[in-house]
Amino acid sequence: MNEKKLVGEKAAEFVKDGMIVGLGTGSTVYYTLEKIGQMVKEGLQIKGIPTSMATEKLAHEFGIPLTSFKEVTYLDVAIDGADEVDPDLNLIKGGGGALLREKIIAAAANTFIVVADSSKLSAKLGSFRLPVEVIPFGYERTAMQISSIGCVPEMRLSNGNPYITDNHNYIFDCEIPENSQPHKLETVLNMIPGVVENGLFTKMADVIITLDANKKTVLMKEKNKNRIR
Ligand SMILES: O=C[C@H](O)[C@H](O)[C@H](O)COP(=O)(O)O
Repeated sequence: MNEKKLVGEKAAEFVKDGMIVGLGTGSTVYYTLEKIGQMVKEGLQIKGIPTSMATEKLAHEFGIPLTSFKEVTYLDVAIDGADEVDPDLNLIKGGGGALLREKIIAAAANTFIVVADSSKLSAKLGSFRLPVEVIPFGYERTAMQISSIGCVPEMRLSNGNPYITDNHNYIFDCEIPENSQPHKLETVLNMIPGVVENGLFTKMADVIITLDANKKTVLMKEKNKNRIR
């Protein structure tokens, strides 16, 4: 059974006529995009804003019409994947390098839906190294400052060279301290000069679509109503 396909396709049920939809990035939301593409072919009228150049390309392939922040100021719903999800619906994202545009789009969405197969669920965030996007200028010093708050950064590489994001930045994959408080760490990292954004998405997700022990899709919902937009 393909867990990613099950949760990915389930998310498409949240997409209704007339909506502006944030289109996430990755191998799970791929199935959401494919399904939305089918729905568009059957007459669904929506417009999407992609979270990465890879997703923009897929949207074209699947026939999903696109718009941009030049034309709209908010989205009805954003659907995206995650690398790790904790019981409070905090996330680590950015394994695919798309975290910056993903966070801008999630923050602009009235409802933020996350698709995560059961391997992504974790009692505590930190098994997946936290991606932190930094500008190339002064990255050596930015890395020192990231280390000074207890994280262990490693430059992400692609074919032996620094990996370059869609925004022409670098990424450090960081081990985070064991006792980290996700929201505090998210905020403190973003105060370091040179850090553009980090992959902690705390107080943002409204719904996680995942699978129960019987491999049936289930929704984990936000309890605290204290999300940050
Ligand atoms: O930058 C990539 C995104 O944050 C993805 O949503 C995340 O890495 C999960 O991707 P996948 O569904 O391929 O595991």
